[in-house]
Amino acid sequence: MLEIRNVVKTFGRDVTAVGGVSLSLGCGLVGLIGHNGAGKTTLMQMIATLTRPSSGEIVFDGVDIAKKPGHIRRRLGFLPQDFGVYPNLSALEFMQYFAALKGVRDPARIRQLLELVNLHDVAKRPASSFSGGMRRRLGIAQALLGDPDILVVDEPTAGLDPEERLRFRNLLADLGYNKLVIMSTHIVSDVESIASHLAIMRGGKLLAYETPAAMLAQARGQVWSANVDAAAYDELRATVHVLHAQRQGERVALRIAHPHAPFAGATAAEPTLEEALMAQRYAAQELAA
Ligand SMILES: Nc1ncnc2c1ncn2[C@@H]1O[C@H](COP(=O)(O)OP(=O)(O)OP(=O)(O)O)[C@@H](O)[C@H]1O
Repeated sequence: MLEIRNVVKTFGRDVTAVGGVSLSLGCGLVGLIGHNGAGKTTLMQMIATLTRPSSGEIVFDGVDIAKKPGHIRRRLGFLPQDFGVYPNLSALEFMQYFAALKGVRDPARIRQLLELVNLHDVAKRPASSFSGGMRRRLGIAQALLGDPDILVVDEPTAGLDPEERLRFRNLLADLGYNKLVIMSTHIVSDVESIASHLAIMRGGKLLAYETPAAMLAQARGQVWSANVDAAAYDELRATVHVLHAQRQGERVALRIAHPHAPFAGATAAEPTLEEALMAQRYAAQELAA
């Protein structure tokens, strides 16, 4: 559906926000993971045709979107990171406004979408009185107005409380069944249970594009657990990558990233996805050193 071919985006002479990313995406939810400044927003803005690649191309259903932006715009919904609501409009009026902008004439569609995001009961309340999660859900409803095939959401869970986070995650997971949903985050747990694929970005580069299961499989044998005394822990800290340390009186329970058993007494542990990504990152750093 969407082909990203060696896409580069530079700002001025010194900043390379995206440095040659290639990806081929179909239906499903893609979790775009990376720290601040990794290039996630810039990549998403290029997909949404808000900015153009400096080189490379993004092809949607066979059409280069830089040459014909209208082709993807008609079939893409976008929820930007800094999505704001108009203070004087109710959720319903807000949707009516966006429906008019997008040429969506069916009032039933607005009702349907407000129900989908569970805002139908508060549709007449001013959107400015909504919580962060409710605003974000209204943002998704507006992004879905044209019944898009691609939904791009930039850091939608930032600042949400755990319950809102969960509700939002489930909503996106459902949408990923028959659309391409690209969701950026720097929090792995936001996407680990719902993403069909994870795209890991760092410094404008794509480090990996895998299913969560494949990432976990690759990290097996690289994450270790151990229980050591406090003095040994102080020494170990300087020599191995400690992923997690929990003091238990005089002892410390550790999780360590290491390509093989770091010392006698360490046992191979089942990695979490977060640990898998950290182990992968340390391995890449060591290869580069
Ligand atoms: N308009 C711009 N002009 C100059 N530099 C920019 C511009 N937009 C982004 N950058 C730089 O490009 C790099 C990638 O930024 P981008 O916002 O794409 O990262 P990100 O992964 O989305 O980070 P965040 O999670 O903080 O939004 C950063 O170093 C950023 O400062």
